Amino acid sequence: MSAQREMKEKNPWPVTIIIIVIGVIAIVALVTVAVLQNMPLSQKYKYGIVLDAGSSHTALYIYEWPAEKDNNTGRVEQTHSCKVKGPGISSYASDPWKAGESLKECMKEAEMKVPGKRHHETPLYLGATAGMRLLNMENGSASDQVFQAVEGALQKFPFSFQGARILSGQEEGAFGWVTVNYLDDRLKQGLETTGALDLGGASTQISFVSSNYNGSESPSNSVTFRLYGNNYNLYTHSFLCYGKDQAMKLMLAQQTKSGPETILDPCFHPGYNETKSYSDLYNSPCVSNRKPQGAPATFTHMGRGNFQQCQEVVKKVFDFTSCKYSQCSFNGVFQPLLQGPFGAFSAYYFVMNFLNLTNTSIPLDAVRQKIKDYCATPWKQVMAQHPDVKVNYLQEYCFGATYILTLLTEGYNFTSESYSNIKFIKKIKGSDAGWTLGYMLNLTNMIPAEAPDTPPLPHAGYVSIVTLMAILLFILFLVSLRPLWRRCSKHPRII
Ligand SMILES: Nc1nc2c(ncn2[C@@H]2O[C@H](COP(=O)(O)OP(=O)(O)OP(=O)(O)O)[C@@H](O)[C@H]2O)c(=O)[nH]1
Repeated sequence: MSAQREMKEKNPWPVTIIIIVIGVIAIVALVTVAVLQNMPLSQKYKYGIVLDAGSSHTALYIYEWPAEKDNNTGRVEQTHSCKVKGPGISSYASDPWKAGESLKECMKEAEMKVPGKRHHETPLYLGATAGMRLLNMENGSASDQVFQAVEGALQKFPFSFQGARILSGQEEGAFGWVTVNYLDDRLKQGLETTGALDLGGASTQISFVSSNYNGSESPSNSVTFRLYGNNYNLYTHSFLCYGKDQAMKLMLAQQTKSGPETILDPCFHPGYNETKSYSDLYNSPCVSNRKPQGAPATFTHMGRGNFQQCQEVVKKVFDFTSCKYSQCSFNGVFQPLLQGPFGAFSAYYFVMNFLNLTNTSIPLDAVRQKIKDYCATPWKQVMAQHPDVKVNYLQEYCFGATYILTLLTEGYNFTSESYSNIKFIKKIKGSDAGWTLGYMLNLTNMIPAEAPDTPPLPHAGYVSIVTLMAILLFILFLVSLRPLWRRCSKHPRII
């Protein structure tokens, strides 16, 4: 037999198929790694709780932010709020344990709202404002006892309690400003900032950045910050006793100087008639030294409903006579030129919202006319028109609106033009305007001094590039196998 020719079919297809399969697996593996390695971690949240122990009431706020973004910005959101029943903690001076008790209901709500496994790491803060400032001035040991009771109650909850303290007026003003500008994303983006106007029950704050204020004139009004790589020189002032409730005491003290049995008050509606006690009126350090000698136990508080006359009485609670600086607001307090937009919250909002006056494009004269008409409305009619509004709030809107207008125009020097720069606000993007968020951001170091580094590419961009590169490499690899293709396209070789 002729030399047996060994027929061996050398078919290259299996090799090619193996190479393609390995290539595809490699690409899939590469892309999978790119996706998994750079995928944002599954969204875990962190929480923080702040109790705002104000003069008129206490409110609890829960904030939430993605766990891996502690150091980033614009991501902290208010997820829950709870209004504590009853008055502010400073009202429990004679029964301090009740101050602690009063917080329990809202704290239990917080226990339900914050996931159990996060309780222990959730910081809990209590900040007290003007009510406790006044109590502390008046009776330091009573104030200490209220804090002891409150701390005792808060420590019983599973959160990480970080203490209870009185905020200074300057802190209250500055943190309110931080909250407003943080929520508006103005800090991170280095935009022109918004001033903050806060009208509480016992104090009121004004805070804004003015280009003609560098802190050298009246340094006690200056707070400096470096946030996201920008320096801010903030002007802030807190007027103790000029919150809405204490200002009303000042206004009533004006009208009861001589200790009368009856007053006909222009800031209350015609037909309003209540018997009030002198000791209740003069029970705060804002007015206690003005109590008329030999006054009766009570006086009859009657309403007259006259806006102009009310404005005259209200003006008397401000002192415009002395100013040792280049310019002042009132009571000899320095204030630089007003600048930029302003957000006005707390009682500014409650009062102006009730009167449908939150739209500041309404000319000031029209605003005055509306308040004038409202004040002149008989008390019976007001009550009949608003059966659902708490009488305690309802009776004070005439005074409240007159006070707000006088404070803004005569006190802070807003004009008919600059009035329209004010926005009356309650919430910004779902979070309440107020000092609490700014306070927590500061204590948890959540606003960096320098702008945070941003990754050069977003996650999707990174994955797309890796996928594209892998596919290109694979095509290159296939092209380099061209000699093999040629052989594949010929007939099988017989060796
Ligand atoms: N109309 C109305 N008034 C309110 C409401 N809540 C609070 N107020 C009043 O608005 C004023 C300011 O309230 P807050 O902003 O809570 O002030 P606060 O924190 O108690 O007071 P400070 O300690 O001075 O900051 C007080 O006179 C309150 O009685 C509300 O829902 N409606």
